[in-house]
Amino acid sequence: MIASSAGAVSLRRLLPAASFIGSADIGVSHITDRSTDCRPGSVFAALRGRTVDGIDYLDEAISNGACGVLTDRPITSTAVPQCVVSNSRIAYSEVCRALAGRPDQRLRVAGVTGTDGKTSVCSMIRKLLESCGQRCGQLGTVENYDGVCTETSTLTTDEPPKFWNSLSRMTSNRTTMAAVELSSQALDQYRVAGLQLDLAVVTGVTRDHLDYHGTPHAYAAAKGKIFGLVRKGGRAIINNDDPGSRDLFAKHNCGIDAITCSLDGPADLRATDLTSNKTGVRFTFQMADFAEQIQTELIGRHNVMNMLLAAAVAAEFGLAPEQIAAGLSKIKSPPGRLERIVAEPINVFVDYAHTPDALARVVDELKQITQGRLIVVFGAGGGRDADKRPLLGQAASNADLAIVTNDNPRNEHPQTIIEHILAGITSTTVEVRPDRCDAIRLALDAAVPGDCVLIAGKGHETYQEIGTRQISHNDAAFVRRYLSARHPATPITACA
Ligand SMILES: CC(=O)N[C@H]1[C@@H](OP(=O)(O)OP(=O)(O)OC[C@H]2O[C@@H](n3ccc(=O)[nH]c3=O)[C@H](O)[C@@H]2O)O[C@H](CO)[C@@H](O)[C@@H]1O[C@H](C)C(=O)N[C@@H](C)C(=O)N[C@H](CCC(=O)O)C(=O)O
Ligand SMILES: Nc1ncnc2c1ncn2[C@@H]1O[C@H](COP(=O)(O)OP(=O)(O)OP(=O)(O)O)[C@@H](O)[C@H]1O
Repeated sequence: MIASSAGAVSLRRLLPAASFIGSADIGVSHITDRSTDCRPGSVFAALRGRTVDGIDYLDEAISNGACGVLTDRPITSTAVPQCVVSNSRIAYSEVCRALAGRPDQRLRVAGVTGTDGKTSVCSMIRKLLESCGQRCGQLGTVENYDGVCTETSTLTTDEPPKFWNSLSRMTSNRTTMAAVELSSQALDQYRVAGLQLDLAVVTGVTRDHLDYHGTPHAYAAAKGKIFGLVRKGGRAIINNDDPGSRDLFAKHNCGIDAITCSLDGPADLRATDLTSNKTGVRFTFQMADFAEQIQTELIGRHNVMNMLLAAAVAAEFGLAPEQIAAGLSKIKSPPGRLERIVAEPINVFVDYAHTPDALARVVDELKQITQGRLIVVFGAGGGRDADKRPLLGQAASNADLAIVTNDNPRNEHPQTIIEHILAGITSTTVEVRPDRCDAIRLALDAAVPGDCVLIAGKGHETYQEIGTRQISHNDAAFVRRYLSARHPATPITACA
């Protein structure tokens, strides 16, 4: 729900194309799409859902006090005033934006979309800006930061009331910049309609969420909507090494210019002479005439690309290349993104790779810097895109030992998910341990000095969804607990 502190907003003025039934105008000071959240004076936004239709809850909304309805078709069975629009989701976000005082007009906003890398890039943008004393809000999967307070997130991109309230709090906290993750579902559902972006960043477009979008084409079309949010004079920032990103920009760019980033070829921002080793990556950061060598503790070429994308945003937001280079070398991984839990004598990483492309990349990167064997522990979520499960199995096949386990089985039978994954494993030695703690124990016990253990899929998450229950579990915390209890005399010490 969202309530205005600045008085009622006229829907007739805000939505000039709308038609009205039962009243010449509706004044809104509080709007919600949840019938249960309505209170005296609320306007109820009746949204068509995938499971139910909001209109079916109008009576409940009215009995809770709703005195107007925002709808995409006239409703014959009600006496409350109606505001009829062509797309109630777009109108709902625009009303929430107005009630929040159009905070995007007082912020420089970078929106980040892509199959993988949204959280990493937003976190890097914030860290780069903070390294120069700037305050930057951040909204996304792991946390929402309004410039002063951090709260744990529930969605990657919140629904309109919460999204617009968060931006509004940033402006109240004198934050002038924001990095926001935009999921394909949110773009498809117009959760941020009306948002004016200065920069639209695309990290990469591969495969995910086909359970929701149905086809790769529909998935890409949803992501492509990000360019339609860019304000006049704004730009796109593109991972030029990724065919999916280039294609997305070519098809949906809405006439805006792009800043390109590349590790492999010509681009506006480049990382050249890249070498990976056990402690991180070294590369030369190039931007126009500026070039400087960077040593980062982050692992993987994908993280170097994430840094370039974040650097491009920081440059557009006013940082000098020298400031960006200094900030880049200090960046640490966000929680659960190739986070190193143990460094010696085995390496243990926790990573959020849960798409086939991300898992294949991470396995490949770690393989290159591991002297001994690479052991990977992973599973796949239930109730989501089942077709990606064998692809995850295939992605892990480059490891020396794959331990297949539960991720979030949700309401599916865990064994069925495991069978789907196993069908894709083409080589490597495989073990199955449905219990995630058992699987991690097996990996840590099997590892000898020089080996690397990758625990993939859950990253920062603090619970597993098994059936309808949420069971407390965090991969990194479990590794630390197990190693400290296992052999008190062992030289294996978890990183702080
Ligand atoms: C699959 C999906 O995205 N669903 C979103 C969608 O729900 P829906 O279409 O099924 O809505 P519905 O439940 O049928 O209800 C329709 C309308 O009736 C209303 N209603 C319903 C019941 C009732 O008693 N009273 C009532 O008023 C609902 O509030 C809603 O407005 O529209 C709803 C209203 O906007 C969203 O809350 C809901 O997101 C839910 C919370 C969700 O879990 N979404 C996930 C999948 C998601 O968006 N994830 C992405 C990406 C994550 C990633 O990158 O991995 C994210 O951005 O987090
Ligand atoms: N640029 C990238 N290209 C490919 N894979 C990446 C990239 N950046 C990160 N990854 C992989 O994807 C995983 C998730 O990263 P991150 O959380 O930044 O992505 P995300 O898009 O925010 O994911 P989600 O939307 O599911 O929260 C990482 O742990 C890593 O394995």
